[in-house]
Amino acid sequence: MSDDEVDHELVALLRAKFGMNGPDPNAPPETKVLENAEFIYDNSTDVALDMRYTKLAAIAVHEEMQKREYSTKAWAEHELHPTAKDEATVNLIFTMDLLNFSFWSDKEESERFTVEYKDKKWTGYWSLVAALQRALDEEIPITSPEFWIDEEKCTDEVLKNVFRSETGEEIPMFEQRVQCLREAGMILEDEFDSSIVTLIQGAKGSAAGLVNLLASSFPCFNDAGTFERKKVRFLKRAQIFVADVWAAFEGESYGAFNDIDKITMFADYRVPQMLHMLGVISYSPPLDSKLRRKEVIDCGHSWEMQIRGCSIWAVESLRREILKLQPDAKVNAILIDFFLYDLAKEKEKAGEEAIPHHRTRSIWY
Ligand SMILES: Nc1nc2c(c(CN[C@H]3C=C[C@H](O)[C@@H]3O)cn2[C@@H]2O[C@H](COP(=O)(O)O)[C@@H](O)[C@H]2O)c(=O)[nH]1
Repeated sequence: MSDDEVDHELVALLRAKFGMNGPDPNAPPETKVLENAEFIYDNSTDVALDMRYTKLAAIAVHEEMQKREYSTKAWAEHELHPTAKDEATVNLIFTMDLLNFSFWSDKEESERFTVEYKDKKWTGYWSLVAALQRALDEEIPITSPEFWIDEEKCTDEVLKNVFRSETGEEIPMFEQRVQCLREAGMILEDEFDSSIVTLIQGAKGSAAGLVNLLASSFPCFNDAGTFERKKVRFLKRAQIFVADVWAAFEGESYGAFNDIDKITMFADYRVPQMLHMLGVISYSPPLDSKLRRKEVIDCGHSWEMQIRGCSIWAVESLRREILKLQPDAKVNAILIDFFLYDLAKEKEKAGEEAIPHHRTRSIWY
């Protein structure tokens, strides 16, 4: 028996006898987001899942995704998303997902923060992408980590101009966005040679590993809360960064991950609205009326935890129902989520009535 086997034998004995369950260094990385979401779902009293509507929604969503041949290709088909599969696209996606939060406004549509680009007016998430693309067209290196920490070149005034609005309302949380850029620029310089590609390579092809690396290296990606005295992780912008890279590169090159299906739905404020519209999730009377009164729900409030956690679990339930319909369906939480976000925007544009999304102001989503 070689020395190596004796060690394993001994370790197995100690583990069995003393319940030693120290982290197994060879275990694949896990984010714990889905596990935490199930815990929230199991203990939620103000948000519920309706399995009948979930089964009906699975049929409708699956059918529509098949009809549209919805795949990672849809990502680059959006007119503002980059199509080149190169490092510049990686840097743009990182910058986007560093700042991909809190665009909601209670101003009239004509008065809310709006970016004009390519002769169109963009609001919400698209206002961010438009502002970044416009800056690049104006020769401002807004996707370069070295630029973010260059006090001379990247002044607050330069950034104010990057995010200039066509209306009287400026981009929500401008100061926090500047802080995210500066902090990420310093961390990237200190730990990743100011290179986002180096950061991605640090995860060695694991999507969950990259999510955990972002959450542990950058405080502004460490999106977590407490529910029933238990720490719960959502990691929404860390996960959507991995998903955007995976989709933009169609699972190749920088977007090649061996565990991409470990990524969950991104707990934002738009997709829960779509899940409610489909009847998949429903709210208790006090929470329902709070939403319809468009009142702010504080960051970290139990209602916010329940909406975010149950939405993640709802998309997982949808995914499982779709696989029951078609076991070989090429579908994961990312594609279902992307589809539901796009569908929500289509329905919003068509003026279809929906329950107001929840109003929590934070840098997490
Ligand atoms: N769960 C989820 N949340 C998403 C997106 C996206 C955009 N993803 C693009 C990439 C691929 C897809 O096909 C989309 O074209 C933005 N958001 C979040 O929504 C909020 C903005 O909402 P509104 O103000 O209405 O634009 C804000 O929290 C933002 O972080 C998504 O896909 N999933």
